[in-house]
Amino acid sequence: MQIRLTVLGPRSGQSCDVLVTAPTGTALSAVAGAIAASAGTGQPARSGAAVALYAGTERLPANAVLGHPPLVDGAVVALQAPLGEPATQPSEHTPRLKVVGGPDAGGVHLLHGGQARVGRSAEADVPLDDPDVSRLHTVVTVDGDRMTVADLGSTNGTALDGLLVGQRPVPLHPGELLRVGASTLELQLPRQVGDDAGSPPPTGRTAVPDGEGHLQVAAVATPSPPSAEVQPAPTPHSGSRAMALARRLTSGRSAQARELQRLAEQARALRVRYPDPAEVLLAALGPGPRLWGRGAEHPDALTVRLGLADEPVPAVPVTVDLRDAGVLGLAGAAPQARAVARALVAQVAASHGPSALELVLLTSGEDLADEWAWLRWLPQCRPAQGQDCRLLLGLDPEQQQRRVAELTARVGGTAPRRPTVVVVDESSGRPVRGELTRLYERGAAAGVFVVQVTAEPERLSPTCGARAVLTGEVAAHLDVTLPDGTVVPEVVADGVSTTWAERFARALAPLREAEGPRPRSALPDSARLLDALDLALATPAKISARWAELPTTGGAATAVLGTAADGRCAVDLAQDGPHLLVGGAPGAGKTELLRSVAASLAAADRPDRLALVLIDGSGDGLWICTDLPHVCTYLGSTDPVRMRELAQALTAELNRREQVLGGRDFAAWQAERLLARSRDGAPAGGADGTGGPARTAGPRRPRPDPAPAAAREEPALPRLVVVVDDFDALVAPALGSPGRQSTGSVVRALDAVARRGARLGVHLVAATGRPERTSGGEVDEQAGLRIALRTDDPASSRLLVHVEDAAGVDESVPGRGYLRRPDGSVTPFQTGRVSGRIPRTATLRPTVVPLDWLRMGDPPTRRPVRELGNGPTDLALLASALQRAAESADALVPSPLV
Ligand SMILES: Nc1ncnc2c1ncn2[C@@H]1O[C@H](COP(=O)(O)OP(=O)(O)OP(=O)(O)O)[C@@H](O)[C@H]1O
Repeated sequence: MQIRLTVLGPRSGQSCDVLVTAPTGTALSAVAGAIAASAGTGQPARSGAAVALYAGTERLPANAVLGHPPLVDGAVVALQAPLGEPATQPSEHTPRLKVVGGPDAGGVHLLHGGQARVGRSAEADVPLDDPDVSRLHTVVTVDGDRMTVADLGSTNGTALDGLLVGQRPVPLHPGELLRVGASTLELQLPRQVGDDAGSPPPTGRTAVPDGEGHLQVAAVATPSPPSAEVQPAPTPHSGSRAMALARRLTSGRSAQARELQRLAEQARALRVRYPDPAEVLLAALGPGPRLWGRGAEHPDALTVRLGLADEPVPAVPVTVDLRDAGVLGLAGAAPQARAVARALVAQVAASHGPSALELVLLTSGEDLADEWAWLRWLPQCRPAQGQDCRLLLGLDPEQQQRRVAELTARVGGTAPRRPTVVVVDESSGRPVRGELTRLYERGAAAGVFVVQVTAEPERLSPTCGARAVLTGEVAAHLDVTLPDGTVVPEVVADGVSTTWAERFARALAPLREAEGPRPRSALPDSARLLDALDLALATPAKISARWAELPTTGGAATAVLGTAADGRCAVDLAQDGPHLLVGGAPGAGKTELLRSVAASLAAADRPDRLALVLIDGSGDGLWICTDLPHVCTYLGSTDPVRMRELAQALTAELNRREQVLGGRDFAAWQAERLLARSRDGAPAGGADGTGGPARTAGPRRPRPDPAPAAAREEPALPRLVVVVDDFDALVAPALGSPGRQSTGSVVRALDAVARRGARLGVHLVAATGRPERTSGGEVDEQAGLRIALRTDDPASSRLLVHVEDAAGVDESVPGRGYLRRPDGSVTPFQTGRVSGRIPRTATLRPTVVPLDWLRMGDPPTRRPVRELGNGPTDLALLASALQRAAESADALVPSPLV
């Protein structure tokens, strides 16, 4: 389990982000010391006892469980002192004042009774960073059920639904719009949230903790627009059309008033349909019914609201559909332009879940990076398509080039991908590196939409399908050019502060879309092979008893891979294979899976009935399996002479088997041999008639074959499994690799095994790190069983298992994979680990690592998983028990091929 926390040091202003990795169910006390040390307290990481940690104003108990609320992804913990003052709990009747438009929009202020002063001053109860607002501008008074508003002698005045308000209080009703400076406020009673326009009741959505640091949010049913949306309405971006309509009203004052009334109603419905920043925040905090409600099919997918226009009636939302625009250009002085860009990004992140949207940020300069740092909490910024980074960020030239290359690779591709919104912020004047023109010109066709932010309108790309240019002395208004060429002037822009954005994004950080009937969380993040084999106590007696129960026809070659959602995940090479191909990115867990396959095959049958040949195409990852008594031959990739010898020996073994079997199938031959032996009166415990009850283990040595004459004359013919790691390094050897000259002969021998092995009782289990290089070869073609562990891209996953899911596997879960069987079924599973030193009751040691947001766009460094203790590995324990079981069963160790 991994969660990201922000730790606030005891001195205010000092904070850092940390990544906490711990086994599920770990108590806070296990990492409290390390958390304190990471915040620079000078405290040694191990002394966790005296550390007081707070979530808000609540002190966290030492036994608080990591991964459960409040300790979920994105949480803030304060060291030694509570964070803020205890808040007065809102009752269900507490009204709230929302800032629904303007340069500092998005605020939601609870009105507990008495006076709430609105103004630019820090003393104001509702502070607004709006230059057109006076220090103390307006006062809203709550007296029981009665609410009033009065101007406080402001410079620019206060208006309520278009009518000026003086210093004498006037009644304020829910839904009325209060204009102060460039800001618009609205009073809301709790029961009203979502009431309008038939949207779901304000019950919020269930967010179920998964104990892994996340809250699962159930999917929204069908993306039907609220009923008000289907009325014929002035589209919000048709401000000028609506103006013309109003001008055409000639039939007297009452008709004109009625028409204006109708337009005002429609504007109100549109404000519900395209929510203001305050509603966006409430959707995230709830989580509310509108969160992640727009999928690809939704009529308003990727439609963003830029602000409010006052023609022909006040407060008509002006929106742009990014699918029409392709590139939306936003130009104007910082920080206003960035405040508007933040509001746009927050809207799409609130309305589209991570399965429907990917967000990428490209910008330069640390100041800008700080302004966008809130993005690090958004689930939509996490790479889910195999991108080589922890977050989809391009904050320096190298990261930018990587991100742009990943995005342009999609242009012209056919793979269906979730839509992507790319923010290119060049408002500091520093250009973003990479081939952006291609993206601007052709990105939309591949589902990549861009929001370009610049300081000057001239710097906007000519490909912008829509433009919004900040105007006016304090840059609070936008001149908007829509994709159809319509110009809407004087739009009061929606802007949000970085503080607002941080709060919004942290609320989203732990949320995940609950999956359907096959929840991914049903799979553990790690599994132990010995548990899956039911050999947690791997004693020789237990193994001997297991072997003694086997049928003696040389039948199964069962390899337990690990754990699937419904229990053990296993394959039978004899029935489902004959061969197994494993693929995955570096570090995905291929070598470990091959070790587990070798170990579980060995546990499944006696060494005289099942032999293993191990080949490392590069490195020596399989060497540690040579303690298994079933291993007759090991080959590394550095000795060209031995490689050629083994290639010849493998082919010779195939030929020998052809001869011995005399045209019969391996299983049929074994059955006949057994029959012959039982006619001779030999016991039926083992393939050579040497089975029977387990005896006390003796030294590991070949025993004289006591089989009767008929069987003794037959040559030994165990099932043979050839396990090959880094097969791609044999197919396409690196320049200068020592065994390069002999790899061709080994590959040809393996091809022969792939082609001829099925009938001869010879199987191949091969791992490839580059499926594109090995695809189409004999080994690939003949592999009926196929596994994709985490892949770098969807195409590799498709090559391996015909689905793209393996590209979405999180890097933090090595060994997670998808198994495809010959019948086309695909099963997710977690590889059972066998080379770990993981005692039955213990797991991985919890760690706390500082996170640097500027480096999250870099390729991640791969750290080996730390293990507990330095005792023997599970593999060593199993191998020793197998050796003793083989000796006590008098099972002959197979002879080496070379
Ligand atoms: N099933 C697993 N459970 C837990 N940890 C695992 C598992 N498989 C692999 N790992 C961890 O991931 C690391 C990488 O695994 P492994 O070497 O098997 O990957 P690989 O795909 O063979 O990588 P490469 O192609 O770079 O050799 C290992 O050091 C191990 O710590």
